[in-house]
Amino acid sequence: MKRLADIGEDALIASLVEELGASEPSEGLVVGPGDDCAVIDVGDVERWQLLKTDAIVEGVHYAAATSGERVGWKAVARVVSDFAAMGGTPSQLLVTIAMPPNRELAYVQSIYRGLQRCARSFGAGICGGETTSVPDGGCAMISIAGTGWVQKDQLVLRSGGEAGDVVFVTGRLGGSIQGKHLDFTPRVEESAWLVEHFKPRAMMDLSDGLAQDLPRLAYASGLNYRLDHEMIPRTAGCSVDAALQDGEDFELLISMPSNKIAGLDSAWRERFPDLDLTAIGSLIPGKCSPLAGGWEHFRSESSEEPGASPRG
Ligand SMILES: Nc1ncnc2c1ncn2[C@@H]1O[C@H](COP(=O)(O)OP(=O)(O)O)[C@@H](O)[C@H]1O
Ligand SMILES: Cc1ncc(C[n+]2csc(CCOP(=O)(O)OP(=O)(O)O)c2C)c(N)n1
Ligand SMILES: [Mg+2]
Repeated sequence: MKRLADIGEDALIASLVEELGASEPSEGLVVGPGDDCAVIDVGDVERWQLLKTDAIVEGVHYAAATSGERVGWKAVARVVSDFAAMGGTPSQLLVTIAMPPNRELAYVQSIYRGLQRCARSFGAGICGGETTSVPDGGCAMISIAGTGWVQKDQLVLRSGGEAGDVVFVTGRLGGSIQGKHLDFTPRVEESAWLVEHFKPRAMMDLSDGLAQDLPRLAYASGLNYRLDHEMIPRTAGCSVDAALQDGEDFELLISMPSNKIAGLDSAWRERFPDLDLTAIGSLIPGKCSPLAGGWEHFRSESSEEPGASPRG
């Protein structure tokens, strides 16, 4: 009998989403599973609504000894990063916490301080949630569901890339486990500036490592990619492999038409002097090739080739 570790996360989601595909499309659905957020037409003339849900689990996404404030920040920042990846901003958030009964009250309260600090920083509000338990000895879990907005003419999907586009990445990659995975700043301002001034064709945030996420963007766009490994901007002390595979960079991966990037470099440096924007390759015609490594929930070392079916 097949288990999740045999097929990995991508194949699991693909099989679940295939089942969904058989049902009637719901009213107002513009973009369903496969992108950083779902996109909904709620009748607003200028904007689409964005929907996202995302969970973090003790022992998987953060060590049990991590301060509650940092855990809370991370839980909200991950969702905010997904809104930014669509060219949008967060609005209302719902918080689900599942805690073992022996957890200290003060710890859970400190998670809430972190949640709120991050939500406020990005103009989002916490409008409710759900509180439940896991058995004593079980792992805590925090899940954030949220709504956001994007101007219709500023929506950027993973699937919009075209052959010849130049692929850029913000910031530096690798080594997030040293602390950045808890304290990162979602690239909301950068995304807003890009969609206003340079209109990316495709965009996503990097959570599972460039090795997983670049093939996903290319695959969603029906293309292959060329990657210049030497150009990948690395966190100090990180190897190219670490930059490709560590994951949780929460930077933006962007494809831009090559004839629209004149002036991007200097305008970016003027607007964001402390953050790199680096061209690392391009989108090219052809069948998307997987890259080895990166993060996949469930996948065991012994299972089939990593990244063999980039989901889109
Ligand atoms: N259990 C699920 N049922 C339906 N869709 C899912 C499920 N899990 C993930 N997805 C969809 O698959 C895509 C990839 O998920 P995920 O890797 O969590 O996205 P991200 O890296 O942007 O957080 C998303 O569009 C998400 O909505
Ligand atoms: C204790 C601990 N172990 C390992 C990691 C590294 N890690 C955990 S999940 C993950 C990938 C991103 O998580 P995922 O749930 O796949 O994010 P999504 O793609 O859904 O945004 C990484 C690199 C960590 N942050 N903490
Ligand atoms: Mg996920």
